[in-house]
Amino acid sequence: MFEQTESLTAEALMENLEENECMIMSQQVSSSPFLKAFYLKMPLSVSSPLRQRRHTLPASEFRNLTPQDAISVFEIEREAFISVSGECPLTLDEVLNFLGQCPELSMGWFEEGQLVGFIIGSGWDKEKLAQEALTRHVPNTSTVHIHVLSVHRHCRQQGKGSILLWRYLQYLRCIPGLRRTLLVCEKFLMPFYEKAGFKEKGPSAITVGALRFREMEYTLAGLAYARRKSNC
Ligand SMILES: CC(=O)SCCNC(=O)CCNC(=O)[C@H](O)C(C)(C)COP(=O)(O)OP(=O)(O)OC[C@H]1O[C@@H](n2cnc3c(N)ncnc32)[C@H](O)[C@@H]1OP(=O)(O)O
Repeated sequence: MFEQTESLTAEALMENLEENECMIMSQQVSSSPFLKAFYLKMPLSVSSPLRQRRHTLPASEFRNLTPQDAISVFEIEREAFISVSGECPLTLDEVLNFLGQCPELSMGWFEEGQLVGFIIGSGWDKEKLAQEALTRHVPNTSTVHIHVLSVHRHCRQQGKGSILLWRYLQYLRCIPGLRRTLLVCEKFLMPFYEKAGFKEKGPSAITVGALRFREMEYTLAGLAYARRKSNC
């Protein structure tokens, strides 16, 4: 899985990005060794040539991201954050880094092969998030730090962010040893995360430029009943 990763550099990816942004939205779907892809709805099974073509890509698929997805991820992230605040949670190098180190803590939502939303997480080992958590993956810990959740601008306010987050949390519950997830967000996004079951932990020590954040926590453990009821 990672053989190709070594040849990918942020510089090469940026060149591709600038040369042909359309490429971002036409990537192929591949399966991941970590998260078995699952589909919201089956492709149409009607026999017109146009419809037959649709069989080649799943209508809707959730899967772990790979370093090959980094450019699609970064394009969504760049639009979502840089244009708004001038700051991005993860640089392209950091996206590549986390998708190389802990792809099993990421999830992408693809519709007919196009990335419409994603979450990137990594491991963390302290009670609260600290500045170094922004760039560090601590393996084999019980806490997942959600670095970024973002939905393509054309797909926002349709419930996709909430669904993706819910799927991700369900998926994390099925990974043995994980107990909680932490994230930081600006105050105006707290209701979004509270609706998903996160609780506020107070102001975060993390700052990015002039931006200040609240820390939010979601407990994964202690849900044995839910786990028994699910397909974990
Ligand atoms: C850890 C982090 O990554 S924090 C940063 C989160 N990501 C971003 O800010 C990137 C840009 N924004 C996005 O990608 C999306 O708007 C997301 C991920 C925040 C939400 O995804 P969506 O698919 O738009 O959300 P969804 O349709 O499921 O839910 C909408 C709810 O989100 C909340 N919400 C979404 N964007 C905003 C916003 N800019 N300001 C305030 N509330 C917002 C509202 O509570 C809204 O609730 P409502 O329907 O009652 O109005």
